[in-house]
Amino acid sequence: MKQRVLLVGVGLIGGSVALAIKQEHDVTIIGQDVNAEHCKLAQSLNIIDEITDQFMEEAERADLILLAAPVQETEKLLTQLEQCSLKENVIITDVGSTKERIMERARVLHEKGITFIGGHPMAGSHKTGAGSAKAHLFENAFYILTPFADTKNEKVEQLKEWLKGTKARFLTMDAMQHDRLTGIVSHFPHVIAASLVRQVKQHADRDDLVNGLAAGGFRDITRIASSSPFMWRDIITHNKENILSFLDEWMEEMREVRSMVEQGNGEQLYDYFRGAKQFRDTLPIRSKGAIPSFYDLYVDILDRTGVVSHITTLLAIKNISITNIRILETREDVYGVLRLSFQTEEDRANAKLCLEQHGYGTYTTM
Ligand SMILES: NC(=O)C1=CN([C@@H]2O[C@H](COP(=O)(O)OP(=O)(O)OC[C@H]3O[C@@H](n4cnc5c(N)ncnc54)[C@H](O)[C@@H]3O)[C@@H](O)[C@H]2O)C=CC1
Ligand SMILES: O=C(O)C(=O)Cc1ccc(O)cc1
Repeated sequence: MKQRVLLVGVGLIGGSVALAIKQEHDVTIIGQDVNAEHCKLAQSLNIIDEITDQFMEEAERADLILLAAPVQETEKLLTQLEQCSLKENVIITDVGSTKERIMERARVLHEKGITFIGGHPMAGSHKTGAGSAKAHLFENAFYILTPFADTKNEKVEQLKEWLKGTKARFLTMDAMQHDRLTGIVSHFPHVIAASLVRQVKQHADRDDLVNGLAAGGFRDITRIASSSPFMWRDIITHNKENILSFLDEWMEEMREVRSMVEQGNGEQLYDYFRGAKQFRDTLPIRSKGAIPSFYDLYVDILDRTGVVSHITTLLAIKNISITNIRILETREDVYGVLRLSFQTEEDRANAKLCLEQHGYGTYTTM
């Protein structure tokens, strides 16, 4: 019998993950949504195979439960799941943009021995609905997983196997780090984008020319203000403490800018823009996600023949998975530098220890 995947919240992200799952697994996907029309559309697009309005009943038959509603709804769904007699080996995951509140709510299930692993594919768009879903939406994007500290690695690997068709780059971290990082690079910019648009609107109300002139750069930096207000209300509510702290930092920064402008200090203004440009120009271009790089470890290799396989074998024995491996540099053709990339800081630390115990020289920056 085919495995059953219950998708709750049949929208842009849920639909895209469902399509990616279908690419790699022969499964039955059952969709459930507060809006029945969303399920009908998704079924007509072959994103889901069946529709249900019996969330709890279907949850009890599911092998994988994917919660893809706005984050405050996801909390309610987790509470409902506490009442279900779920399959022993079911994996529950979500796609929500915040993780701390969701992991707190999922703790009851975790303590009952049910596997819940938080998930956040770090790509998307300002569009909503399954009509815009794409199997390749997350290709090469970061996909953050937030297991509980004592969740078995085997379960995390099972979830990655389910999600393999996303072709995303998985990163594991705890919920607190997740909310801080995504808060600064993704959530807070939405507040700023919305505020810029609202400020321009006030001017547009007074002068008809504003609308026509607000093109180009203004549209670029405010694209994300066209995202779903339901979704962003929930995200900002969940990530309240981080957002408050970023707002304080921002207001302080604006006070400094105000003073530079007031004083007409050209040199300071130049430095301000130059500093921003310098950092922005270093940001990765092709990566879809907002989180920087993997955890890299550099290893001196004395003799390339056989040494790479020796290193990978040592790490495989210790169950440390390498995300990427590359010989960066050969020095006088005698020794070189191998760059190993890991998905977590813990993997990098374990790899460093293991390789140093076997006599390799390692360092974390080049
Ligand atoms: N839009 C984006 O770019 C990204 C969004 N996310 C997260 O993905 C989740 C879904 O967002 P989207 O797919 O963009 O939104 P969407 O609006 O396209 O889809 C959400 C769906 O959930 C349904 N829904 C709402 N409450 C529900 C409930 N209680 N039970 C069942 N269905 C319910 C809605 O009717 C809708 O069909 C959110 O938690 C968001 O934070 C994550 C990464 C990127
Ligand atoms: O379209 C954009 O630039 C986004 O900001 C998409 C996005 C929205 C929410 C997330 O949690 C992750 C990515």
